[in-house]
Amino acid sequence: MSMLEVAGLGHAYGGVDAVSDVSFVVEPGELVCIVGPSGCGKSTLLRCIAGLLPPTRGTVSLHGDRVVGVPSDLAVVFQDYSRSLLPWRTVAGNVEFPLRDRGLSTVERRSRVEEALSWVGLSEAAGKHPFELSGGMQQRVSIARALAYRPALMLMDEPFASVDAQTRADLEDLVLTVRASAGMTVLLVTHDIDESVYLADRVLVLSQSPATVVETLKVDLSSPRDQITTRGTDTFVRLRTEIARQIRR
Ligand SMILES: Nc1ncnc2c1ncn2[C@@H]1O[C@H](COP(=O)(O)OP(=O)(O)OP(=O)(O)O)[C@@H](O)[C@H]1O
Repeated sequence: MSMLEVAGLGHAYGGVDAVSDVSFVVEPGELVCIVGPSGCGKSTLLRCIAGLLPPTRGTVSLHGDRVVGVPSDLAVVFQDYSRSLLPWRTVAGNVEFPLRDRGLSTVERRSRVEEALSWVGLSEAAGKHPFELSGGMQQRVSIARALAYRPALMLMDEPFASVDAQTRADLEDLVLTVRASAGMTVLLVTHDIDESVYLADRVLVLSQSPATVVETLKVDLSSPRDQITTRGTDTFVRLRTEIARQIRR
């Protein structure tokens, strides 16, 4: 059974279509990137998949169950980390917070927090508050929070758009590493073509608004990937050129 199935999904704001007719599946363990031009409806699509916005048409199913409202085994990492962390809680307190609804013992919660913070390299910052951290570190806390939750599916909406280029590269590699260790299924939305090719097993290319899927590309790059050598391969250049052509079409 597919992890995620989106079938004929559409969403309109006040009668104006933002997402037109989107269908695709994500298999367990896959990392799929959705890339599309600015304003094409990427965030709207992701919000519908997360159950935060009811679709106007079509359906979303998570491991076979129709999504109506936010599913309990789904985590979302947003672009705006500063608004998604609780400023009065410590780093460990932020990561632990959603686990309270998981029915876990205190010992299990603590062990998951420690493991997730070590995955993102923030064990030493467990007792600090978000305002004491850099932007990249705050986003790592958001990722750790999602990982500790161990969702069936992790949704990421432009997760690295608000950090500098070096931090962005580091966070991309972090997602690849923890995804491999945790065996997670990830659906990541980005407007950055290179980022989509670097991270994904498959890339879905969206049209201009209202969004439809115009192309699905399998990324046949070997793993582990490397910021310098992978981006210099013929396959990488061919895929990014193909996606750019589709987006400008
Ligand atoms: N709450 C809303 N009410 C009305 N229209 C909206 C709302 N949110 C988004 N839109 C419109 O829907 C369209 C798609 O917006 P959306 O934010 O989903 O696109 P996006 O691809 O994520 O954009 P960007 O790349 O700039 O982040 C845009 O025309 C936008 O103005």
